Amino acid sequence: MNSPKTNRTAHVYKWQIPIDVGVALRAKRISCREGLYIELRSEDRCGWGEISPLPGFSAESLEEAQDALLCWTKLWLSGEEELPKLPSAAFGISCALAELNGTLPMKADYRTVPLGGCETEKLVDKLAGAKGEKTAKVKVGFSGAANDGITVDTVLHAVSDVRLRLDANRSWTLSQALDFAQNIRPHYRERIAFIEEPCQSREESRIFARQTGIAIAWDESLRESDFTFDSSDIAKAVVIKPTLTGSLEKIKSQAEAARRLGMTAVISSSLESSLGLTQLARIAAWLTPNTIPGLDTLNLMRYQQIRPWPQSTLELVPAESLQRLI
Ligand SMILES: O=C(O)CCC(=O)C1=CC=C[C@@H](O)[C@@H]1C(=O)O
Ligand SMILES: [Mg+2]
Repeated sequence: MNSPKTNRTAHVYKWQIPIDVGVALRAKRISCREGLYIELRSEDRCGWGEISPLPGFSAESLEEAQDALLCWTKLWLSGEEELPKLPSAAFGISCALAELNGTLPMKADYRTVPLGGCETEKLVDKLAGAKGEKTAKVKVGFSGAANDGITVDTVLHAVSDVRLRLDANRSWTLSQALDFAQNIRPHYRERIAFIEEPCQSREESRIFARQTGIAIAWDESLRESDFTFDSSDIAKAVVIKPTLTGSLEKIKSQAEAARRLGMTAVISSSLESSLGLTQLARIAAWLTPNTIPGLDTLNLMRYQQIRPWPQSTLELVPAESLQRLI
């Protein structure tokens, strides 16, 4: 059901949250996460969305997203609906519209895959003590490919029921990626659920997967204009980052394309605030119900905003404390 074109009101908020990105971001060291919220009201219904382009990953700047958002808001107030093109704006606005129209289900998947760096002792301690399904995401590509391979092998050996998602963010040449694999005993490799983007090019990553038997996943590739879902692709998974992708409709069509090909689709954070993260947990429960999403980024932030993540002890800042642009 679409909201009526009359009796519409809208607010736009601008915010900043201090953040310690740790290993989560590679080249871009930001100390403050910035973004916008849109709040739409029509009759007695309300919808919120987060628009927070991620520096170093989003093509658009916050200023560009803000211009697009303010322009769209004016049009919506006069009865228009068409979404802007910029991915972060299209995503946040489509979430707000979906909440307003009751089409974003409330059920959420608040499980997360703990995210960390490639440090053997820390990882083994954390995983050995974990209860239930033991999956962790480890960023590799910081300390030499062979070293990373040794660490991954040690963790897989020490914690016999762990499954790892790895992420190299295209930091290796094919030869470095093969050095990494060389240090992981072949019978442990099947417990690597996937490694995201091991090599600088997709073709090299495919060769890596064929030669090593290690599953690969597309993350950055998914957002490149020449990417297509292809049944002959060796990749086992795709990582969908909604803030970098666009509207809910586009996210849904990517998740469906992956499912049709038997690929795992993982909904993943672009370091959104708690408001955006809780919506991603709902999107994951809705579109990728059998896969734990990659949303372990809230604790990088100093506080939460507007909506809390269950069990988080971080302070919650209400909407009234934020800067309102309109
Ligand atoms: O996917 C996850 O489990 C958590 C989010 C995450 O790993 C990332 C978020 C944003 C930027 C990145 O460096 C990184 C990634 O590349 O996937
Ligand atoms: Mg990635």
